[in-house]
Amino acid sequence: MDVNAAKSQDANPPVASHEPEVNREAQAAEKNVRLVAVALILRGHEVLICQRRPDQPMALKWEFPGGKMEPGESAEQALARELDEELGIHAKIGSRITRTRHTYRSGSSVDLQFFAVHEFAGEITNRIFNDLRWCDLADLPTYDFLAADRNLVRELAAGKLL
Ligand SMILES: Nc1nc2c([nH]c(=O)n2[C@H]2C[C@H](O)[C@@H](COP(=O)(O)OP(=O)(O)OP(=O)(O)O)O2)c(=O)[nH]1
Repeated sequence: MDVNAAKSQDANPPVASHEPEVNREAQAAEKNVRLVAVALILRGHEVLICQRRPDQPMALKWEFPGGKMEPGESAEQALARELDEELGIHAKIGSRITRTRHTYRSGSSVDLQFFAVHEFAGEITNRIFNDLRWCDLADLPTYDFLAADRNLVRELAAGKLL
C-alpha cells in the first residue's frame, strides 16, 4: 500500500455531502411533521392574506394560502393544487423565499415552504376562508398571524426576503 496516499486520506476526512432534498422530506414524514407549501401572492407592495374560519383549529388567525403536500407531490405541485382549490386561480409558482419549522402547543409540527407568486390566471375567489385581504407588506404585523408565520411576517414588513 502507498503509505503517503493512506496518510493523505487520513488527513482529509470525507466532507459531508449536501443532504438531498428527498432525504429531508423522508425524515420529516418519519417524525410526523406535516409538510406544507404556502404562497406569498404579490401585487406590488401588497400580499394576499387569509383568515381561518371560526370552526377551524387556530380559529380566526391569519395565514397565507396553501396547504399540506400529498404523497408524491412536489411542494410546487401541492401549492398549485391548493391555490386552485382555495382561491380558484391557476398560479405560476415562483421561487422559494424561505423554509421554516414550528411545533404548535398541541404538539403538532409543520414544515413550511413559502413560495412567491407573481402571476396567476383567473379571478381570486374566496372558497374556504373567513376573510381575504390584500395587505401592504408594512402592515402585516398588525394582523394576528399563526405563530409559525410570525418571523416571516416581521421580515417581510422590514423589507427583507423579497
Ligand atoms: N396554509 C397555511 N398553513 C399554515 C400557515 N402557517 C402554518 O403554521 N400553517 C399550518 C396550519 C395547518 O396546520 C397546516 C396547513 O394545513 P392545511 O391548510 O392543509 O389544513 P388545515 O388548515 O385544515 O390544518 P389541519 O387542521 O389539518 O392541521 O399548516 C400558513 O401561512 N398557511
